[in-house]
Amino acid sequence: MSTYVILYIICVSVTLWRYRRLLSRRYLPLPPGPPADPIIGHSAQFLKRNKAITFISSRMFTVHGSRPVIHLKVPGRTIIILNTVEAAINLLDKRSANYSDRSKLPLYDIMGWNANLGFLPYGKRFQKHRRLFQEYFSRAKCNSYQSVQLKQARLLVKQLAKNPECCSDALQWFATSIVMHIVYGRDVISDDDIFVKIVKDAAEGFHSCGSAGNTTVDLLPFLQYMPSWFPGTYYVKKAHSYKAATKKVHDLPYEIIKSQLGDGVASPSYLSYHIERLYQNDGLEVIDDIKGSAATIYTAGGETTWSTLLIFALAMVLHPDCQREAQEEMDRVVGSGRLPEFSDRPSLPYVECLVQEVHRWNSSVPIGIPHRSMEDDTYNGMFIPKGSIVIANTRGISLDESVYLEPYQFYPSRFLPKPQGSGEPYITAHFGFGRQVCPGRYLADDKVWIAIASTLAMLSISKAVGKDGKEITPDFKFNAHMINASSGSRHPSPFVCNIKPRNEATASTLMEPEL
Ligand code: HEM
Repeated sequence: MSTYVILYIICVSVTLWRYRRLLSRRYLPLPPGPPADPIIGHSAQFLKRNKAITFISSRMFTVHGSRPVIHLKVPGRTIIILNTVEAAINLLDKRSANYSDRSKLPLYDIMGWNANLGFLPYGKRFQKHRRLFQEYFSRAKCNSYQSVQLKQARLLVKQLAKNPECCSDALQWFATSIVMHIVYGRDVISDDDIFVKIVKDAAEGFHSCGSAGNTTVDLLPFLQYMPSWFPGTYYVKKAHSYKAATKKVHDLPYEIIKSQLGDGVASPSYLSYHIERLYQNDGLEVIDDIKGSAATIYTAGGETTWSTLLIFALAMVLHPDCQREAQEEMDRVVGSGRLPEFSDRPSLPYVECLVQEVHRWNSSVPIGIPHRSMEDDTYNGMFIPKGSIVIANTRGISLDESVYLEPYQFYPSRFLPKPQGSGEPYITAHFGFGRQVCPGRYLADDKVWIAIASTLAMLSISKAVGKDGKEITPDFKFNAHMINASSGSRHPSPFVCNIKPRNEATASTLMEPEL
């Protein structure tokens, strides 16, 4: 054999040896998936907001319920859906180094949301934003925000009692007022407050620029550079129209609070805390990052809290027996002379189960925010290509029949230890996974708990009665708002109910001015 042939064989062998892992990966199959159109894949399901969420969260789970991991195709991308908590933990938590990226969203960049943590690709800037959040929303720090939440929860029950048929506005007000206080140090008394107005105007862009991650511009990014008459540029134009509102929500609060700090009159807040550190550390943090992360909090934390509380109200209308049981516990533990405090929480196990069941029964963020894989990977003999969109199917996970008996039922006792309950585990997926787990989860957990506990203590929520004298059972429908590629928060469609003080004692407590 000539030397050339020997050299040739050595080179080929070395190359094959070096690429053996890659080759073997590439020959592994993708996770299974439902039948797809040969050209557009599953795109039809993704172009409409509600459709995408329903498709992924429920239909996909029941059709492929026995499959922990499945895949969907839309042109140019692979979508991996994780249907069990085990698969989500194994990939998003344990291999977080590979699954902590996000997809690029050109429309959000155009609007000016490029310093929003929820949309940041993995890297130094992402880590910096995580630090900004973690410093201010650690478990220990969140304890110091409990007094304002307690105060707002007491105002909430008063507001709910004043609007016996519709709880939505009062719940939204509760969620917004806490964000305003914590982020901007502002005690807002009406929707006319300039800060409330600018955050709402900017957040409107999230709901008006199509199904994020799945518009024509996401599929064909060059469209963002085309003139407005060019076909397929509708959402580009829309996104441009929100630029001014987004800029305002970044700049105005920063300028106002910076000047208040200068005058020595700023209240403690997320923004003032980070602006002060900026001076102390001689510009260590970049101003745009501070502005961006503060602006993110309303969009990430306001609507999710409001939706969760609306889901609670709907559950109470539909399940008076659970409401009664929680109220009996409340009366036993807290009594009738006062409202619940955070320190009562460990002594109220059924109320805790009810709160956890609200998250499990209908999560307000049913498919989380999609992650993105940074390298090719394999899992249980399946291939997950680099650049896949990876979705933890929170709703699917919460309906997993191998974990939750009769998962569609609202049944708080499922979490109680046997024999009172079924000893099922709390859901944890509703706050996401890995390095992108919700950084506001301790705050969210506190405010949802205190709002629910205070409402249960003071009020009863039941079906409204129509003009014909018959009870009105709310439709079980949900509306969705997209947050990020195929993901979003959702909330029950408007429904009427009947809210009233539980008894004479609570009615007179509600009249007390210092409540
Ligand atoms: C009931 C209320 C809430 C729910 C159900 C919720 C749920 C979630 C979920 C599922 C994610 C995606 C996690 C992942 O990608 O794996 C997320 C991300 C996020 N949440 Fe929350 N959240 C809530 C409240 C809040 C609050 C109050 C704040 C602000 C203080 C907040 C700030 C954020 C931010 C900034 C992100 C993006 C994190 C990142 O990409 O690294 N959330 N949330």
